[in-house]
Parts: sequence; C-alpha cells; structure tokens
Amino acid sequence: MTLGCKWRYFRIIVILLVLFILLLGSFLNTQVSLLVPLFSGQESFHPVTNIMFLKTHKTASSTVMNILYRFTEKRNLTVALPAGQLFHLGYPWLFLTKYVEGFKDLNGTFNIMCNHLRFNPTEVEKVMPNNTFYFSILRNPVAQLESAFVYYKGYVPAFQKTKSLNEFLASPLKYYNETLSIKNIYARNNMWFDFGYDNNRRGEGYVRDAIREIQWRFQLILISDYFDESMVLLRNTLRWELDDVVYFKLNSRSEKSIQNLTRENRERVKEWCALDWELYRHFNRTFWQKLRAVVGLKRLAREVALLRERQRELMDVCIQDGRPKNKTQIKDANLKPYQSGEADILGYNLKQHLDNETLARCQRMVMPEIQYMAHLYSQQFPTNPPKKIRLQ
Ligand SMILES: Nc1ncnc2c1ncn2[C@@H]1O[C@H](COP(=O)(O)OS(=O)(=O)O)[C@@H](OP(=O)(O)O)[C@H]1O
Repeated sequence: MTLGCKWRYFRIIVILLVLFILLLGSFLNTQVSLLVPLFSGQESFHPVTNIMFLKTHKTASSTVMNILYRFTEKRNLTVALPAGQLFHLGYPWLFLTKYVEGFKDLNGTFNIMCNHLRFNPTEVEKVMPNNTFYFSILRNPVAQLESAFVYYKGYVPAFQKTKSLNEFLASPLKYYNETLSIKNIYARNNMWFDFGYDNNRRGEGYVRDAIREIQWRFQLILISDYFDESMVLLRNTLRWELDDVVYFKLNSRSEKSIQNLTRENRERVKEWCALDWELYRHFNRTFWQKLRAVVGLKRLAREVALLRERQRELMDVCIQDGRPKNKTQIKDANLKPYQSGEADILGYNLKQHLDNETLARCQRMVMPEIQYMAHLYSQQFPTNPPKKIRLQ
C-alpha cells in the first residue's frame, strides 16, 4: 500500500470515529451534558474545603446544606454530624463539642459543619480547623416569621392560641411570654438567637456590638431573598465550580399553606422582630457591597443566567413533571420531607429509568436534610447504629 493510500484510510477512520462520537452524544443527549460540570477546571484550583455554615431557621438553609453535603461527598470530606440519635447539634442550647459524633477521635479532621446549632464560637473553634471559612444566611424577617409561624404552629406556645399570624401580630404580647418556654425562640428574633445572642434584649449599643462581632467572625452572610445571587457570590468566594452551587429548592411550602399579611402587619414584624430587622438591614447592605466588589454586576447577571439555565437542564433530567410534589404524592420514603405544623412541605419525585450515575446525582439533589444527614452518618460511622428517621 502506498503512503498516499494509507493516509486516505487514516482520514476515513478519523471521520468515522468523529461521526460515531457525535451520534453517541445525541443518543445519550442531556445525560452526557449532565456529567460535564460547568466551568470545570477553570475555578477548581484550591477550592475552599474547610467550612462552617451557621444554619439559621426558615432562611433556605436546608437548600444550602444540601449543597454542602453534596460538596462533602464529591470531595470526600468529613462532616461534624450530630451525635447518636440527635438530629441537631444541640439546638436550641448553645453549641458544645459533645454534640458532635466522634469529636474526640476525629478531632482535627473535620472539614464541614452545617447542621442546626446555636452559635457558640469558642466551642465551634475546638471542632473546626483554624483556616475555616464561616458563613451564614439571613432572610427578610417578615417572610421568615411567616414561614416559622406556619411551620411551628403546634410547637411554639406563643403561636398555639392564635389562628393566624395577622391575629398574633395585632397584639403579640398577649400570646408571647419569653420566660414560659425555650420553644418561644421561634416567635421573636429567631435569627438573632441562632447567632448566639439574646433575642429579647434591647439597646442600641448591644445591637451595634453584636452586629460588629458577627461581621468579624463571619466572612460572608448570604441573603435568601436573593438566593441565586448568593450562590454566585458563594461560588466566587470559595473558588468552587458553578455546578457545585446548582440546586433544587428544598423545604418549600405549597401555596395553600402560605399566609398573607396585611400591609400594617408587615410593618409590625419590623418592630416585633427589631433585632432581626437590624441584622437583616445591615447584612443586606454588606451583601450587595461584596457582590459588586467580588463579582461585579455584569458578571453577576451572566452567572445567575447560567445557574438558572443549568438548574432548568437538571430539572429536565431529574424531576418528574418538572415540579415539586406534596407528601401524599411522593413515592420514595427516602425523598419525603419532614412535615411540621400547618406547613405542607414539598419534595420531589424523580423520573424513572435514569442510569445509575444520573440517578445517584439526582437523588442527592432532592434528598431532604434528615435523610441526607442519616446517609452521611452511616457512611462516616458504619459500625454505629443508624439514625432512626421520623418524618412527622
Ligand atoms: N433557593 C431558595 N430560594 C428562596 N427560598 C428558598 C430556597 N430554598 C428554600 N427556600 C425557602 O426557605 C424556607 C425553608 O427554610 P429552611 O430550609 O432554612 O427551614 S428549616 O429551618 O431548616 O426548617 C422555605 O420558605 P417558606 O416556603 O416560606 O416556608 C423555602 O421555600
């Protein structure tokens, strides 16, 4: 065979190979693109892996936690999980190291801490390495209190005797007694309480000092009302890939369990939860300052659009009917979210016939926090009795 002839054969084989790969790609369609992370390689140099997330209540914190759990698995990291049969790290009591499973044996190796706890910096610092990145999330207190009211309706004494949040806000002190029960923390300045401060105290100096201290201890405070913008800022700050912060909304309620507040009562929340309101106002301001400085508004718009596009793409791949479902519609017990109070908490059904790799990825994205925590616990402590899960 002449050299020219060999060269012709070689070119034909290369063309056939390219055609074959293109054909295979179109057959597997989205499932191929699912496995190719956005921005992979570009941002993955030295991503931050030692992270403490203060999981505040009713602030989209379960969605953030799901992101952190997935990152934990992807990078083979160690999480500080609740000990024994606990589901929280001692909440509502101030955090102590004894609430962490295996604290003594694993000390010095924890990367991630993200379960509900009441912040107690000296004890948290005993668990987490010196170079830990601290962050948290806040929500507009009007929406946060409304969400908490419905979720903790039967649990919180201050909420039990009222039909609606409108009724409660008309005269809150008729129902709220700060010394009656620790459970009342959910009824007033709950985010302030989560940061470890007194949710019933007043005073300009006290508020200023507390906010200054939070700013000093936490490198970043996200705002759940701007969740996608928050994810872009988080990704850029931690040098993560965009795919690491793609999410499905978790722990949301159906429309029918949302209460509408009168305009007057929306204003009243700002007085009733004045500490949370100050906290939110301050960190909403610094959030936008950071976004401008770290990301810039042009790149922000581009990355938010990419994030939403990727979310839609994954919705198409993973989620049956492309929307969340209520508890009676969710087939797989492992994907049923915990139900509380009068909230109708939604979850997801996955599409059928997903290949194993895609199924595992989709399952992780929709797995409610209790099941995911139990899964990581069994993985990290295979010889311990598994967590007993209750979903009501
Ligand atoms: N991505 C995103 N963007 C905006 N809002 C979101 C998101 N994910 C969850 N949520 C809303 O957050 C509320 C649940 O908060 P948490 O998960 O922190 O609740 S919990 O304290 O852990 O029970 C809950 O609010 P309500 O629906 O008002 O109750 C969720 O709908």
